[in-house]
Amino acid sequence: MAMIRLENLSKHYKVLNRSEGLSGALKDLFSRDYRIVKAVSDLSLEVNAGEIVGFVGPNGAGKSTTIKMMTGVLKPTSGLLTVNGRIPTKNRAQNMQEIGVVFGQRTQLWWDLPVIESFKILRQIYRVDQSSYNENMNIFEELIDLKALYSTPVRYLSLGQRMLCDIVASFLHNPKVIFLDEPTIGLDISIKSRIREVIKTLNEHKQTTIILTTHDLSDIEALCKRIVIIDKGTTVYDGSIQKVSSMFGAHRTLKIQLPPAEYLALDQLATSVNGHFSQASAITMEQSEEGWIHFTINQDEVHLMDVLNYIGHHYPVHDIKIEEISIDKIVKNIYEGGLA
Ligand SMILES: Nc1ncnc2c1ncn2[C@@H]1O[C@H](COP(=O)(O)OP(=O)(O)OP(=O)(O)O)[C@@H](O)[C@H]1O
Repeated sequence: MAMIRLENLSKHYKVLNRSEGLSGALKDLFSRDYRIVKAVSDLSLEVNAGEIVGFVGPNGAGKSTTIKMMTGVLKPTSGLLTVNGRIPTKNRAQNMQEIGVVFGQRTQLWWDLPVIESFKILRQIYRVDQSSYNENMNIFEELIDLKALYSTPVRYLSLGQRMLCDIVASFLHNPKVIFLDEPTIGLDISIKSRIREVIKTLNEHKQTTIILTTHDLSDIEALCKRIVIIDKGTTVYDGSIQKVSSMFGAHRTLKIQLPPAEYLALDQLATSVNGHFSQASAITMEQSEEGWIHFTINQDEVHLMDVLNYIGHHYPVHDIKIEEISIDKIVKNIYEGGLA
């Protein structure tokens, strides 16, 4: 049985077209000038029990709206949605008992209380019986040495420690489904891998279905077999992460900042880079704000270091950053037939 089922699910927001100025604000009080924003359009998806699915898309793709519908916070405009066989908005109390939610940017723990007190409160809220509570606390203890953090108020935890506590806390009431939203955002690589390990172990141990939203593709590579990519409210890819990794795993984004005096030389830079490397199609260039230029480089064909050396040799580079390929770029490539 599918744990989560979406069939032609849509969510449209009605947004007032705002007028400018004070008179505009007054006019808006009586205005009926609305437009419809189709945040989610005819989205169909089935997730099986125990699966971890990476749910990604560019900004504004409709991820949060979909998650809000799955958690029962928002009512769909049309279509069918069930989580564990239930319509999330119909019985919200029961639904909340069966799901867990973790937001990388916020905590569900009590800021001023020692960690253990938050766990005790969650135990009361979700009415977890003493033996499951003890059993889970033992598992968590093994995974993250919780005892060392017991008496620390949440606000004194590092971001990584807090995230680990938030994640295990979301498993405390043995939910069937957990929604993880950017669980490794802002964390360094060593704590990221601990967090992934904890998620993986708990998923295997408890067979919890997990929907993972992240902008970090390596989170998905580490945790998911399946990735669902959405854009403009609908699915553009639903399949194996391996395929996505083999297509884009070698791509890197090289970001270069030139000093203001060089901003005008961008066209020249593009021509010069394309002219120098014979495999020019492996490099795409895009101008960003404040003199930053983004190169997406397929390292199977051109080494990033060669591009960097070449640019450094000819232009006064101010600053550089190297990142994985962005989800936006992957979506762009999909539209251009990249994953067909
Ligand atoms: N309450 C709202 N009222 C009107 N429009 C909304 C509302 N919430 C979201 N939208 C619009 O719906 C679309 C989808 O937004 P949503 O937040 O679901 O995307 P997202 O994929 O989660 O984006 P992000 O990664 O930036 O959080 C966007 O165009 C957004 O502006």
